[in-house]
Amino acid sequence: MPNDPSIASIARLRGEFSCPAMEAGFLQHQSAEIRSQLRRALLLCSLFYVLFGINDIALLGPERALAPVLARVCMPLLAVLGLRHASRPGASVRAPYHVASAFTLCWMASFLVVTWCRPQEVLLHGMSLAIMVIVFNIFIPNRPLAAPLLACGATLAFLAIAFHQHQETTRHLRSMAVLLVFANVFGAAAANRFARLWREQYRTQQVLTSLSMRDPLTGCYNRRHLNDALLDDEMARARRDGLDLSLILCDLDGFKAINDTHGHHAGDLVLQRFAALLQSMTREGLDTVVRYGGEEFLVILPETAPEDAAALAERMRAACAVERIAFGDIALAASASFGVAGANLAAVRTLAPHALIAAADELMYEAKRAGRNRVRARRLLPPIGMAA
Ligand SMILES: Nc1nc2c(ncn2[C@@H]2O[C@H](COP(=O)(O)OP(=O)(O)OP(=O)(O)O)[C@@H](O)[C@H]2O)c(=O)[nH]1
Repeated sequence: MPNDPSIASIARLRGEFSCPAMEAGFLQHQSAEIRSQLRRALLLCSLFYVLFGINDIALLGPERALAPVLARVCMPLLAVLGLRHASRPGASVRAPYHVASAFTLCWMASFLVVTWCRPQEVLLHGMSLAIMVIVFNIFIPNRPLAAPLLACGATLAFLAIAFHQHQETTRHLRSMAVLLVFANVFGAAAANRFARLWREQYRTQQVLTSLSMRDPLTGCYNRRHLNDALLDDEMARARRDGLDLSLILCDLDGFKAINDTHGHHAGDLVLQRFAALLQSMTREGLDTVVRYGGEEFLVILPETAPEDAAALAERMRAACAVERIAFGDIALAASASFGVAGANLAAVRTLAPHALIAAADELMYEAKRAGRNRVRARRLLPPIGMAA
């Protein structure tokens, strides 16, 4: 998913996010809702459709009604099988859409059998199809482009049968065709609008979530998000999988002097560049950079031994020390002090998140006291007598 959801565009014709990761995130987020919509739609449609079998028997008699009634009865069975397929464990997020398409196709095939067996009511069938086209487009959840295409295909097949059997005057058939074209166009436009509105609503929700989790100046995660879940989740994962986890706590040196000498804009720029440097030196999708305080940042490094984290902190320190930031016609320079603490969470099972941060904080102040622009690191070990 993109870091900034507000820039995720929705393809006008397709009615889906242009970015595949954003679309996958949307489907994942809505999967329970899509499955429940599908359940409601398939069961309701197939039950209504079976009820119309009474008409087949009344008009054709029990013997000749066998084919259409059988075609109708298949639909609830297919619905149940499809719903089981879409909700099996491990089913893909697109499974409900595949089921919706398969159901629509079978429904249409079954409807064409009924139409073929009762040619004298072609106008009534045309009206039914107009309603079905709207149902395909709006009521059965499907990919925004798949539903109109299926509806269109069904309409063409139906019109081919109607004109082939020619039980009505050409004028009536033409009017019916116009009605069906209208139903298709209206249904497709409504489906597209609904798909885009649904995605716009999701995008707004993602923007708000991102705003509540990130610091607006640097784009790093904020402390609220850290407290809410971030570190607890990572530590729980490391403990479960018996992995190392390390933290780097770093603080710009003499930052107050930059503000006092060059103003807050210069200070803000230094903060942004330092955050960008930390982010560029960490692994995307695995490590996390949090703005912990004013000019203090916390880097969470899952699956990383403290020794490796210390080496990374040293590279960060060196990169920061040589960087020059252009501010008007002056070049700003800054350095930072780093505290690194880490542990194997399987060995130090009782280690709490705040204790790991406190250890990194203590080491960072040790680096400050030792003269700044340096790294201090330590591996936390289990208390004596509790070693694994
Ligand atoms: N420009 C800017 N300054 C900030 C921001 N947040 C905090 N500060 C400033 O950061 C400064 C931190 O000062 P100190 O805590 O004395 O730290 P320092 O000057 O870096 O000193 P040492 O950490 O001991 O090296 C304060 O002047 C804050 O006003 C911010 O978002 N933008």
